[in-house]
Amino acid sequence: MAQFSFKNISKVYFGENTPAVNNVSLELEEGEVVGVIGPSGSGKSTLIKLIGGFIPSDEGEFFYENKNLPPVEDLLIPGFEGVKYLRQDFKLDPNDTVGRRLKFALRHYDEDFAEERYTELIELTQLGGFENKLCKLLSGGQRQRLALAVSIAEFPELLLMDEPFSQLDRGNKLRLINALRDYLSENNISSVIVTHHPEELFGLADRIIVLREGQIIQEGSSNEVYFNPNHKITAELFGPVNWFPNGAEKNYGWRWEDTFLYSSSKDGLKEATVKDLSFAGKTNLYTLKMDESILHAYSEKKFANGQIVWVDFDKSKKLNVRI
Ligand SMILES: Nc1ncnc2c1ncn2[C@@H]1O[C@H](COP(=O)(O)OP(=O)(O)OP(=O)(O)O)[C@@H](O)[C@H]1O
Repeated sequence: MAQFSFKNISKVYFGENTPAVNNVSLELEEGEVVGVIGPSGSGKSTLIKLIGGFIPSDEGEFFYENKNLPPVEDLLIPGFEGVKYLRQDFKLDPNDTVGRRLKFALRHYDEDFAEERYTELIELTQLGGFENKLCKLLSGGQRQRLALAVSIAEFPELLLMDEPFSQLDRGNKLRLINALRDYLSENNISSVIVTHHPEELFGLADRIIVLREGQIIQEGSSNEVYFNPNHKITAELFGPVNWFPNGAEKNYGWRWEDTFLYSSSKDGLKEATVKDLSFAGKTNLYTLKMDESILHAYSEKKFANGQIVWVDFDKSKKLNVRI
């Protein structure tokens, strides 16, 4: 039995003609983490607000363990009690300290348990050393980590996160994602996370749903949506692709990282000319002209501008999509 299920939800904002969310259904098993990704304006934030009961839907039904949840308008405080919503502009009292705010979130527990949780959460969100700092003096990333600690302090039944790591540097983000994944799974907390960054979903989500113009266009594991995107839009959400036409409504192609360059000719490979190169860390990013197409590829090899190279693609990673 699904823990939460949302059936045929739609939302048209006041004064708008097109729905921000259009007939979306979603089920969440207990402890499942679902990632929502999609182009800007595709309805991700609206969907998470509808799920959390923070805005009313025009249509749709909401179930918790098969029991119908009342419409948002009927609740004094919007939202279901066990739902925590972590959003980018999470409200923190500027004159509270980190420690006080977190202890306040733990006030319902007995002293020993609250202390244990406090230490655990400070460690998880790497806020040790900042406990006495005022919220107004925290950096964006520190605020975001405190907001996360507060959101999970009381073991929510459903944790909704909208771009929860947007202020964190990559190293901190990846460490936090790993720790959070273990935490959610150990405590069987269901979660929906909205983000523009696939690496955040790959690290956390059991299932990814792809939204476009308010509708789900694909749903699957990280592996499925990354390797078998059904639409050009889905493919490009996970990184750039070298595309080739395949009839009027289709493209085939390979991701930039599945495109390889050689300095000498090999059987069956096509020639291309290096048009530009830029530093990309471990590799260089090359821009190439092959026939009439412009391609891109990463390579650790050094090629010069104007040099002729030979291009190969990882055949097993070929993408076939609708456009
Ligand atoms: N309060 C509102 N009133 C009217 N239209 C809105 C409102 N909030 C969002 N929209 C519109 O609804 C659509 C979906 O917006 P939403 O914020 O859910 O998208 P998103 O996928 O989260 O976008 P982004 O990735 O840019 O944050 C957009 O066209 C947006 O302009």
